[in-house]
Amino acid sequence: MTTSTTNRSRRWPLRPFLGASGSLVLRKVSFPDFIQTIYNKFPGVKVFGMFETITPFFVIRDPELIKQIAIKDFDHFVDHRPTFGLFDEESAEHPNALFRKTLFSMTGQRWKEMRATLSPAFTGSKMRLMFSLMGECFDEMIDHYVKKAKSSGRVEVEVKDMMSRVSINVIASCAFGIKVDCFKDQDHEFLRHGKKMMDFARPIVIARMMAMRVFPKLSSRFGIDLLDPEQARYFTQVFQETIKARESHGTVRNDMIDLLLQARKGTLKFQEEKNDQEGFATVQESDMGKVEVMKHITESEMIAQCLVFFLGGFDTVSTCAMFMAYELVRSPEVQQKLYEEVLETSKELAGKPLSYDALQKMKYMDMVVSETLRIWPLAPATDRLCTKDYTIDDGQGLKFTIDKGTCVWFPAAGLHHDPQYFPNPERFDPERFNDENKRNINLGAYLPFGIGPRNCIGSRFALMEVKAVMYYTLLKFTIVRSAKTQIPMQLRKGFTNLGPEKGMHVELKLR
Ligand code: HEM
Repeated sequence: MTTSTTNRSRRWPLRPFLGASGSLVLRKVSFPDFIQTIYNKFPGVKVFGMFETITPFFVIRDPELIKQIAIKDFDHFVDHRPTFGLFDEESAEHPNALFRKTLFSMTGQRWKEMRATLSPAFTGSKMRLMFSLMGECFDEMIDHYVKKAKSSGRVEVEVKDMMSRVSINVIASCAFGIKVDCFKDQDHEFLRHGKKMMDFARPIVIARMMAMRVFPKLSSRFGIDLLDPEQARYFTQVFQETIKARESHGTVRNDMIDLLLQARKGTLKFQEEKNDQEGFATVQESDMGKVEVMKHITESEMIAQCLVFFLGGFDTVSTCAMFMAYELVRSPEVQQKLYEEVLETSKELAGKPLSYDALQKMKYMDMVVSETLRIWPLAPATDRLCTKDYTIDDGQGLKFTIDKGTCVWFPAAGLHHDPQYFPNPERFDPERFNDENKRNINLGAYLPFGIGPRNCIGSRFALMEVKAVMYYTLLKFTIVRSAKTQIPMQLRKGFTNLGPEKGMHVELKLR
């Protein structure tokens, strides 16, 4: 095995607490650039080791080894590392420790049961029901911008803001059955709290993440969490009121709250579904997520799951749609081809609203979204914590033990830009995902939604929303470069969620 030990020992005395990730912690580089840089430092190597702050970890560069660790030998790598806080007995009862109770932060058996409890809520048939709740939100968005563009035929927008607003409206409706209109109410409290929660670059959040990583036990005893206590209180109150109202009125809306309430009663069952038209990037539920469980979900656990759907449905989806808009501005020929598909679909619908099935049939849309997620993986690296000593063995002479407690990284941003797996990787080329080419993609090297039993539970929801928002936008507008569009886009630096430093400004031109 080759490791970066030499580099590490040279740097170690200079940055005793930062390790190899110093440039990231000091906000000199963006997270994807950092991952690509370390990945490219060791070409031809399958695994290398580094220090991130004071934590040693291994970066797995080889797609086959990634599959081995994340799928076949998952039992040794069930958990995430404690950066965002982990659920444990100490924090279980702490009212502020809300993020720690989300599926993302759960560990071991508790995670397995919660995953199996929740996964039936994310199948294609549940998405189809939920899709009907989204349409109104997209209509409102389009009306808003059509009005603004009326006088000059165009309107300048900051795409992340536009997509965040519609995503909040969608998630409020699909998840909680709450009517929110962030276009009318520009400073809606959902949006305000959501933006604050996702601002990981705030010094207080960085300090909390450091504390959770370096002093995991102590920080859980004090209920230190990714979220501010104020936000934990706000969302707890909103969700408690929604759940109570739903239970007392007995209304059924087929939204996420309904599904969670069914999961709590044990009446939600996983349904095996065969769908050949699912988006290429969709990740499948492993057998672990399909077992029937009768897990008791406490109220605070349920509120925490609502929260993770809120964050997943709001920030990731809007960021993905923003990157897609950016690529469409840079490649007008791709935008034109996609518009033709949108128009054709709209004609076939003959005045009926867009349906889940019509969306699934849009092949070119799927190719463009898949390529956007390749160029811009929203999680530039995903991690796993080794929970039982593990001997890594590639059968070709690479053999060593990863000790319990050590972390591994799957460097999606490095793999997605490696010419070995994606020739001419900086080129935005949706044809990589056409019927003929997509068969050749190594699934261990394409990780937009992660891999294995711990993959993203919301991939169907995310793809459905990104595609739908693009459908509605392109039907009415051409997305064009404005004087304020920054090309190439400069990403925010540091260990923060992905996004442009100065926003993504474009013009929407009425068709
Ligand atoms: C484009 C949008 C999205 C992207 C790119 C994305 C990506 C990811 C990735 C990379 C992971 C980690 C997977 C791993 O470690 O192997 C993850 C986990 C997760 N995502 Fe997403 N996600 C998106 C949208 C969503 C949405 C809409 C939801 C919920 C409605 C969601 C809920 C979750 C949850 C709960 C987990 C933790 C799963 C577990 O630990 O079992 N995500 N996501």
